[in-house]
Amino acid sequence: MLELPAIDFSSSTTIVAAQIRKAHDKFGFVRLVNHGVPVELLQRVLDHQKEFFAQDLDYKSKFLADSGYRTEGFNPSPSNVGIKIKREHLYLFLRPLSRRDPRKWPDSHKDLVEELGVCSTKVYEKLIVALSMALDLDPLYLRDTLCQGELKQTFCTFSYPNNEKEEERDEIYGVPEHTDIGTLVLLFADGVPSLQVLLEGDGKWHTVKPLPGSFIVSFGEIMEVMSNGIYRATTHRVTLDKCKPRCSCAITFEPSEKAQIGPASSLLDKSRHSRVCYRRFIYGERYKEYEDGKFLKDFAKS
Ligand SMILES: O=C(O)CCC(=O)C(=O)O
Ligand SMILES: [Fe+2]
Repeated sequence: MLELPAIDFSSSTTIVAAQIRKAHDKFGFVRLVNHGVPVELLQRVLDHQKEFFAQDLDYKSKFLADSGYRTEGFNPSPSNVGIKIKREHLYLFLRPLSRRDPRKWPDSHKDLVEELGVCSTKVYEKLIVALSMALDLDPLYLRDTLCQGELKQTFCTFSYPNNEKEEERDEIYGVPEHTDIGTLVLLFADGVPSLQVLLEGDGKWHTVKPLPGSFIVSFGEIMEVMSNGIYRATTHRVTLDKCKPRCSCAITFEPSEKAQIGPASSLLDKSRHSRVCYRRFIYGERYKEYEDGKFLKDFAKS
């Protein structure tokens, strides 16, 4: 199993930046430990999700999401898609508050998810500065370019069943292969090993070793573009464990719809590719196309 490089997030931002510089290239994902969000809060959030998903479908359907892509609320296992997917998920908009539909929030989630939202924003704020510093950019460059005064944050929790059938292992997924779209995702989960990353080095899928209480950082496509390919949006998927169901939570941070996305000009001769890999675009344009399944390389490669 793949042991992700762990970043001690209690260190100063400069030291965190140095750790990121060393670690991000290895597997794409990095792990944050000592991140300042109480581990007991993460555990409470996971326990709440398990209780929510264990309720009957009638109850969960009170919070049913409207049809469409990434709509707020409860989503039963999707049907009518090419790849078979088995999971339920609950998707809640944290920021800006104006996006939130309180009718889609189970009562038990209101205070707890709000608390998680506030604590995880502190992690984001330190991380986005460290990520700029690790690229030798102005420490506020990524934060200010992406945010435009409007931080978008969501909470998404997944409940995956187990699947005993060996013959279905390559047919049914919890989440099929994808890269994340936004700026970054903080993931936390119980101890069931089902998250896999595709490594560029050997072209194979590797299961990430779980470490409950830590966050996995998945860089979204937007970080790949802003860094001109230095940070990678890692291809990943979730399989179904043979014996155990799994519960995970993803806190996503996205740029403003208006944000101008493009490689930072000072990186153009420092990056892995030493040339501009991506054209400039407005985030809102990309969002629409991601929804339709268009790959970043077809959308924005220059
Ligand atoms: O459940 C997980 O560990 C990952 C979920 C995921 O890939 C996502 O939310 O984009
Ligand atoms: Fe993902």
